Amino acid sequence: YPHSLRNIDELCASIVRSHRETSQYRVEELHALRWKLFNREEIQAYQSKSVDEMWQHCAIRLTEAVQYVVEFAKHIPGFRMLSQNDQIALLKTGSMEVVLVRMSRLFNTENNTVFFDGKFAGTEVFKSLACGDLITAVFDFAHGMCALKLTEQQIALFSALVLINADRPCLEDKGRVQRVQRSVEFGLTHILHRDNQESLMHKLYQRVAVLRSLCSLHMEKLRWFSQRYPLTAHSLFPPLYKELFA
Ligand SMILES: COc1ccc2c(n1)CCN(C(C)=O)[C@H]2C(=O)Nc1ccc(OCc2ccccc2OC)cc1
Repeated sequence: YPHSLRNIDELCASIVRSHRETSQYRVEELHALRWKLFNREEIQAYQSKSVDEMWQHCAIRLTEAVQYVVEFAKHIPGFRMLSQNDQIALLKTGSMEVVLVRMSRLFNTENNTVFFDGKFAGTEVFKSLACGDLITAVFDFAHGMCALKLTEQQIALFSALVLINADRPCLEDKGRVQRVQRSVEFGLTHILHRDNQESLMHKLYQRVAVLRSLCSLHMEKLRWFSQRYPLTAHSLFPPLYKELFA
């Protein structure tokens, strides 16, 4: 339990503040955009990209989202007390999971579209990725998250819990990560109790299981892509994307 925080309210407040300060887009901003869709020509342009062009295009955009998650992690009380290697290990496996949790805030369930390149895109926009099952899984997960109608505070604590996971592979000091994880779990339980929504806890843990399989699908597709297009994957992807996912 990080000694620097006097109580659980302070822990929650600092995680919520960090989430707010590292959310690239405010929910209100995107709400205004949620019916700004791509027209036929724009969709045609994405669909006529080659597989490697579209993968590179998406990797560059997703890396923007990942950078904000790295900033978020750094402000989670106790994260910076962990060793550099453990911080990297947690980000390596957790950052895409947090991006996907946050992506649900930029998802419009009424028209099944997600924020992409300044507008809201349906699954057909990503056709040239040749990863229909990954995209379907990403959209289904976003639907599932939206169905829980989480508040920004609940998303902040849930994101921190997804990231601070002592069961991640190759941690140097599992015990220390466990202590930070326990304080974040305590924080999430605390705000769910305060919001009178304890029933959400087991639903959130079910979402974590779906998130795990979705991220391993992403890694599987990325491995397939890297073998088929080694040049793009090794020299044209953003360094952070390669560092964390390849
Ligand atoms: C925090 O939440 C968000 C959500 C969305 C965005 C952002 N932040 C900021 C950056 N951003 C911009 C600039 O468009 C948005 C974005 O990247 N959108 C987007 C990118 C790729 C998509 O599917 C392809 C795909 C999905 C999963 C894994 C691999 C994939 O392809 C290889 C779908 C949507």
